[in-house]
Order: sequence, then C-alpha cells, then structure tokens
Amino acid sequence: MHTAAEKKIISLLHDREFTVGRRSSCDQVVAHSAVSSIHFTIYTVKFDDSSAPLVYCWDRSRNGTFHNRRIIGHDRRILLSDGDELEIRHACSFEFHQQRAGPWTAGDPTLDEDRPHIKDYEISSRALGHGTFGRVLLATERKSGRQVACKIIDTRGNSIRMIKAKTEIAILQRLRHPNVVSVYDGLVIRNRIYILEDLITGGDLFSYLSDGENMSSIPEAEALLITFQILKALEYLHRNNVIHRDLKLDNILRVSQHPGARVVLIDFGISKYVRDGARRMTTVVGTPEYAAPEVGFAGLAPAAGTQRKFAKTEKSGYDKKCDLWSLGVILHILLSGISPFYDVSQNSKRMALKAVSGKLDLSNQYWKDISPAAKSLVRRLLCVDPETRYSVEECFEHSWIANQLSVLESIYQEKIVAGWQPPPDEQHRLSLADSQSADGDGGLV
Ligand SMILES: Nc1ncnc2c1ncn2[C@@H]1O[C@H](COP(=O)(O)OP(=O)(O)OP(=O)(O)O)[C@@H](O)[C@H]1O
Repeated sequence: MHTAAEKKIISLLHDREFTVGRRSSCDQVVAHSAVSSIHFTIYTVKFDDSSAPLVYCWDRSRNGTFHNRRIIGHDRRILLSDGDELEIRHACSFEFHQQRAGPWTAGDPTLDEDRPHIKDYEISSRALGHGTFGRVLLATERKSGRQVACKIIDTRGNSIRMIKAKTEIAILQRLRHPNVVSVYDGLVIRNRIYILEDLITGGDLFSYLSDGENMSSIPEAEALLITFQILKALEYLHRNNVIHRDLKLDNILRVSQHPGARVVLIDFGISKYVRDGARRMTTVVGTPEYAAPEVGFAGLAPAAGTQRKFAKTEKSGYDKKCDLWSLGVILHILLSGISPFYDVSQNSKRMALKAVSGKLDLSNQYWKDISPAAKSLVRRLLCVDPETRYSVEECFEHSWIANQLSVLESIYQEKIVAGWQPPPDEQHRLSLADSQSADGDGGLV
C-alpha cells in the first residue's frame, strides 16, 4: 500500500492487522482533524494455502473511509483488489497493491459468456473460496456498489446437482436470521446456477483454527459465544423445519476476525426442508467426520479418499438431531483442537465406525483446563442414541449455557447482531416451480 501524497510504500503482513488513524499506537499515524483515532484497519483472511489471501478494509471512522470514491460505511468491511484507492477525505489517500500468483481479471470464457445475463451484478474473477460443486467469487451489485459473494455451481447437465443448487436457493430465500447467510438473488444461466449472497468478511472457522497441519483450540468463553450463536441458528432452522445436514467448521463463517464476531452458517446445498409429520430422512449425506451415526456412513462400503456419499441408509432414518451431533463435533474441536472421529486415512466408513462406538476421551491433556460443564455438553451432543442426544432447547437449558444465559443474550443483542439487516424482499428471485426432489427424501420445499 502507498500513500498518494508522499508516495510512501507501506508493506502489509498477512498475519497482522494494520491500523490507520490519529492515535499514536496506529501503524500509520495521520495527524489530521478529519481522521478518527482509529480510522480504518486492514486485515487478511486466508482460505487455503493455494489461494491468494483476501485483504479487507474495515471502516471504523466517524467521517468515513472512501473506497474507490464510494464511502464504505461505519463498521462495514470491503474486500480490496489490486489498484484500489482508499481515501480519508481532506487528509490522505492510499493505493492498494497485492502480489499474487495469476491475475484476478484473467479471461474466464464461461463467466464471460454469462456476464451479459447477470444485469444487476458485476461478477469479478476474484475467488473467495471453492467447494465440491463450484466456486465462490466476489461480485458487486451495480445499483448500490455493495460487494456480495457469488456462488457458482456448474451443473453441466447433472440434474441432481441442479436440483440441489435450487434447493439451496429455495431454502435460503425463506430464511432471515443473523446467523444464517442472507441470499439476495439466484439465477440459472444455461447449466450454471449463480447464488448471490451476503459477503462474509472474516473467513471460516476451519481456517481460523488451522495451525499448520493441526487444529488449535480457542478459549472456552469464545467457544461458548460461538456455540450460542450456532444454537440460535439451529433453533431458527429447526423451528422452520430446515435441517442443515452439513454443519462443519468450513461451513461456519465469521463476520470479522475478532473473538466476539458474529458467525454465519453457509452451504445449504444438502439441507432439507421437512414438512410436519414427514417421514425421517434416509439419504446418506454430509461429511463423515461430522456425521451422526444414524446418518448411515458406517453402513457404506469403504471408500478411501471419498468425502461424500449419496446412498440409502438401511436403518430407520434420521431427523434434525443429526445437526446436534455435528455441533458436538464442532464444540469438541473448538475446546480441544481435536476432531473426535477423524481418521488420517480419510476413510468414511472408519470415521463412521469410530462415531458409532461412541467412545470419547475428555480426560486427556487437551481437556485439562476445560470446565466440567463444557465437557458435559459435549457428551450430551455426542450421544450415539439420537433419542437421548440433546435437542436445541435442551442445550439452552444445559448449565454451561443456562448459567451464562443473561450475559450471552445481552452480548448477542447488543454487540453481535446489532446493526444486522435482513435481506430485502426483492422481486427477481429464482422460480422453483418445476423443482423436484432427487434424493428420495420427499419434496424440496
Ligand atoms: N457468503 C460468503 N462470503 C464469503 N465467503 C464465502 C461465502 N460463501 C462461501 N464462501 C467461501 O467459499 C467456500 C466454499 O463455499 P461453499 O461451502 O458454499 O461451497 P460448496 O461448493 O457448497 O462447498 P462444499 O464442498 O463444502 O459443499 C467457503 O468455505 C468460504 O470460504
């Protein structure tokens, strides 16, 4: 980054925040009355080792920080691209440059073909992440200049994928909750589905906990705040008859990099709307490391290296309690840094058999500083029998949560979700009238 006036070059380190403001402790001090004590912060989020780090500017000022001549807005964050300008009006400006492998604006024939059909949004080639079914790119809403995330799912004639993507949009369009990603629009262009959703600017929990080859734990109080928010999301989803079915660290994003950040559930690609009184689900879906025993991975033929399987479980099926098991795995990792059923071979069946055994070791060195109440909730969630496994309501009544409930509620309302806006009710939403279920679990929505 360099300031326009002095042409001074400032190097940013990806593992360190960089602050600009009037206060003497800022990394770049700007002694000017138009500048707030901390005016803005630059921080970096890494998705994986092969992707270029994402560099964000967090506007913390009273008077505003301008990004390419458009105000960012107090407490809002913007993703920076090479050549972007940041300005503190009447005081100074900065130009941002990022070295990375490969250009962001490289020709992308697929995208170039579709771009003219996506009138309301400008889709960049800037990758925010990628998953099994596609990639997620940065996009900008033309009317407002708001940055959004654009998930592109290439279905290439695969009708199951097409239906799953439509399911994701259909479910998300009905949901409005601060801990569930907001979807603004969904478009089908030829074989591709574009889902435009809120840009979540703090990275995912997996990257947050990743420590080289291993995972690290976080303080119990922080794990409590994250668990409380996931429970809020699950309470809302389950009341609305939606089961996520793929809860894992990678699918929980943070709005900022600070310990009390709002967390947001994403990736509803295999989630399920269950009508009241509907039969239990029988399709084996999800991620084996996080999947409840009753989901049925243990009954599948071993498939080394295969992360997902779609098949019928022979047992009596499963219900929303599968999400609570996954929360148990997440909580286990948050508190200890250990994934309880992970197997280095990544063999789905082996991981599932470990889960079915129900064996937990919460007395080793990784748990020595963890309170008995926290351990007790882990056990209640990782109960092999779904009947005795805690529901969302029981979790809220468990002492680890209940003893802190009023504090948690006030932090949640006053700090975490204050300022959150539900997505607008826009007209042009994807029509799903012709959608049909492909996984045999009944209708989509
Ligand atoms: N709304 C968003 N804001 C910012 N980054 C996002 C957003 N949605 C997704 N990402 C990034 O893209 C990655 C992949 O997204 P997502 O999990 O939705 O894709 P997927 O193809 O369904 O993945 P999976 O393999 O888990 O099924 C996420 O881990 C995250 O890093």
